[in-house]
Amino acid sequence: MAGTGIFTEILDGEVYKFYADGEWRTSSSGKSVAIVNPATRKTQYKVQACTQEEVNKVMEMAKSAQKSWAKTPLWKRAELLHKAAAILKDNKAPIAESLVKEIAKPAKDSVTEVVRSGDLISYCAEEGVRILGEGKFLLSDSFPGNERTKYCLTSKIPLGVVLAIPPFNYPVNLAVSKIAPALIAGNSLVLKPPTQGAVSCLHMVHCFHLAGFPKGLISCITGKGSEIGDFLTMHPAVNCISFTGGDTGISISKKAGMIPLQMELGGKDACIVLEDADLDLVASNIIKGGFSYSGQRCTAVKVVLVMESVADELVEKVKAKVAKLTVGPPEENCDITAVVSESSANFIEGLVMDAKEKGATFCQEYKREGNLIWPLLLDNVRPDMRIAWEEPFGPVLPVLRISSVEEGINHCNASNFGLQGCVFTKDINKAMLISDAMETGTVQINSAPARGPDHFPFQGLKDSGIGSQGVTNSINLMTKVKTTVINLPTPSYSMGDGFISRL
Ligand SMILES: NC(=O)c1ccc[n+]([C@@H]2O[C@H](COP(=O)([O-])OP(=O)(O)OC[C@H]3O[C@@H](n4cnc5c(N)ncnc54)[C@H](O)[C@@H]3O)[C@@H](O)[C@H]2O)c1
Repeated sequence: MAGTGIFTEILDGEVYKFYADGEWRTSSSGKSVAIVNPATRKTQYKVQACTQEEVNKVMEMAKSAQKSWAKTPLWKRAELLHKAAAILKDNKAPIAESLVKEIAKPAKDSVTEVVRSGDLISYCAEEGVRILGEGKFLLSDSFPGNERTKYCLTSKIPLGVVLAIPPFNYPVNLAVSKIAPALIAGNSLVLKPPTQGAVSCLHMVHCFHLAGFPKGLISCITGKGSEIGDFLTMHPAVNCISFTGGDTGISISKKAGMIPLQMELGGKDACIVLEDADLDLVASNIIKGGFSYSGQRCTAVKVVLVMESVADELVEKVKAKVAKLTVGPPEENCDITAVVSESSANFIEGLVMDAKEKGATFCQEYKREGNLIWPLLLDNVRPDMRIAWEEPFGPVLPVLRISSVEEGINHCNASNFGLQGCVFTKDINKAMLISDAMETGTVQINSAPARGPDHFPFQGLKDSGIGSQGVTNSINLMTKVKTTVINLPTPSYSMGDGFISRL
């Protein structure tokens, strides 16, 4: 049960505490933020509404803890991360339970998220000891005009304080994908969890606490993004921001100072289907890609661009599979569960109604109860409909029929997003050319878009992001290169003759 057993100390009455200076604390604001269960629409949990003063203190502690952490041997940092990963996995049940209650993620997927997060932490620890344990050695005589009089040694040093802001849809996984690389690289970490997902994050942070990380190295500040968000992201103590979410990331990047930014933002992932595609494979990938976690995934298939000649057959196959999706409570592992909030459900409904007015074909009847929206496939969607371009973040999927591959690529490239895309064809040569032509960070051939496995590079072009994620890329992004140059009085060529006479 959330907030019980080893997690008792993170709860103060009915309000979860925030984490600072190695302790669980109650905010001096005396205020809390309610977390509404998307399925019941009732308050499920409460978290502290931290103040700007508390943010200042956390930043001070993070700065000073980082100094000694950077001097902690790499293998010890890795050891602590492995420990945290093990504690997290051992306690997957209460953490998964909070995911179910806070973000209505189906129970089995919630467990998967926690286990995957533990694996990510361990992988990061292993990768970190390797890539941070080696540097470069450069010789000056490879550049024209130079003798071999300079030896350049490069290594990677931490940035300082990393601010991590994950979104609601994978609050644990997308928090540890920032925390683990930051820590292994010798940084300290301040986490600002999303409101929906905050309690899951607090449980996860407690696993790091129990692993024995030094005081002040990790903090978790809760509160309204709109109240402490700007204060955090513009804080002078922050040396790097790793953010995953929607358009908020664009405004953060405009306000943040001269610091490295890792921004993983929205997407409108296109699924281009050619005439020769295996339509059964496409249909099952459209279901998995478009409707898993009710479409609330950055890499969900968000528009299908299918060649007219195979469109009828594909739509029929997808319709048959949509009919089999179960709809209901996350506790019962239903495929389709309530979307995260009422405003999100209203937004989705707005896109659906716009498509209806403009003549899209509804493959199912549109149905909504509270935040629960039944899965909906919209055929014959045209470019003048909002849903052709906007990210619904819900279980509704538009199908645009195309008469040429170029039309599909043009639609994909006209989007302001460029996260992922996918192409289905048996012709690998065509697939490669289409992949090259698509302006997205990743193209999947014959499979739905996906973020994992977590060590693969993951990045968005255009409004979908800055920088690249994935274990190795995140570690590198959270470090700086430092060089030391040894200057020799005379050129030194190894294995050269007469070195004694040059001494
Ligand atoms: N590209 C990716 O890797 C990826 C992965 C998952 C989700 N997403 C995107 O995330 C979006 C859905 O998530 P969301 O609704 O949680 O996004 P969001 O942008 O509303 O919120 C993201 C985070 O920002 C915080 N926040 C809000 N205002 C802030 C401010 N002024 N300053 C600092 N932080 C602030 C929120 O509390 C939350 O923690 C979708 O657009 C989805 O595509 C992208």
